[in-house]
Amino acid sequence: MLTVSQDTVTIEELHAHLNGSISSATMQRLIAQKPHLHIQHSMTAINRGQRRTLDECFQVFEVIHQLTDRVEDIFTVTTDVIKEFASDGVKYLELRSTPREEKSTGLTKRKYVETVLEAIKHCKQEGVDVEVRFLVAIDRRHGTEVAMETVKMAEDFSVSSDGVVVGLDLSGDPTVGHGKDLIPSLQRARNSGLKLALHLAEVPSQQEETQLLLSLPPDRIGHGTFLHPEVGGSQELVDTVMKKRIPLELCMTSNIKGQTVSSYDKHHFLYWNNLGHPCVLCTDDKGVFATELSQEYQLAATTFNLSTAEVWALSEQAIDCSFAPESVKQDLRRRWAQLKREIHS
Ligand SMILES: CC(C)=CCNc1ncnc2c1ncn2[C@@H]1O[C@H](COP(=O)(O)O)[C@@H](O)[C@H]1O
Ligand SMILES: [Zn+2]
Repeated sequence: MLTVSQDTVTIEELHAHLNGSISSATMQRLIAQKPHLHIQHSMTAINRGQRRTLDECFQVFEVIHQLTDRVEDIFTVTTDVIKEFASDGVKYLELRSTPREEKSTGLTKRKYVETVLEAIKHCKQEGVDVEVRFLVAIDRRHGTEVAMETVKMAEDFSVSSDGVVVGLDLSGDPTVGHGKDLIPSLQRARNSGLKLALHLAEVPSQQEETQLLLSLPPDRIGHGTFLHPEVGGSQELVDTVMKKRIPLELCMTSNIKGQTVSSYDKHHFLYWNNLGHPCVLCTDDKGVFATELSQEYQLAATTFNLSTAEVWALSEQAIDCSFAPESVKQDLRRRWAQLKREIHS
């Protein structure tokens, strides 16, 4: 079996929340800069063998947000996260983040996005070997008005960012709010050509909301843990996802540590991959869940006994699922083939 390590198959990361992806090295620096907050590193990450309830996981983000409340923090974490993914072998990264306003530091939502975009540009100018795109995130807890405001902002940036802003993410505590309130904003985003990556069926018993959001349809699904009948979803949901061939972004460590999946071997990767449905392995929050993309590929390979060819096929398929323009996809396919030749020669 293939040993997944640096510069191998981990060429595409499509599901990474900026503030959840901050490494422990960067986090230690942020903590040291703000001693008055009395934050310890154990409050911002869930380490090996530890598990938390979904609620506790979301509290972790609140702690992290206190550490990233200034323009310079957003710039630092964005550049660090990009460089870390690049050194794990990632050649194409779709980052997502929720624009935040911080009255105490003067940070505005627009400035937030501008800073992320500046950091992306800075990495490119420095020659960091990874193409980066950005999804503006809607936090479902913030309701209809904020969602619409976020879509309008994403529309503006998709025009002014030279193609870096490619779409929207819907995330936030899945137990709060209802997808139906967000349909008009998401519909508008679609009509203006923005791509949609939606967290869907991340927790049980959301069939009605899931069916509604699927009717948009989204361009990719985050998690989709409870879509299939065996876990309380339905065949109808599975059929819709398959018919529309909507790729799933799967984050194994995140689901185990957040306890929505009971053990690695029960992860829904198995169900969907057996159906031949496009599945993309992702990290979700590599900082919070103490993982890396290469580790996620290794986990899938060992848990499901995947052959080397199967692992390569997974990373090749991820290229098709990205929101990059065709020219970028072509380039990635060429690099994928080159890496494969180098590694197996
Ligand atoms: C709790 C848990 C198991 C997390 C993994 N699953 C997730 N589900 C929904 N939203 C998420 C998840 N992980 C991160 N986020 C979103 O991403 C935010 C952090 O990144 P950012 O501030 O948008 O840059 C969180 O506040 C939350 O809105
Ligand atoms: Zn996520």
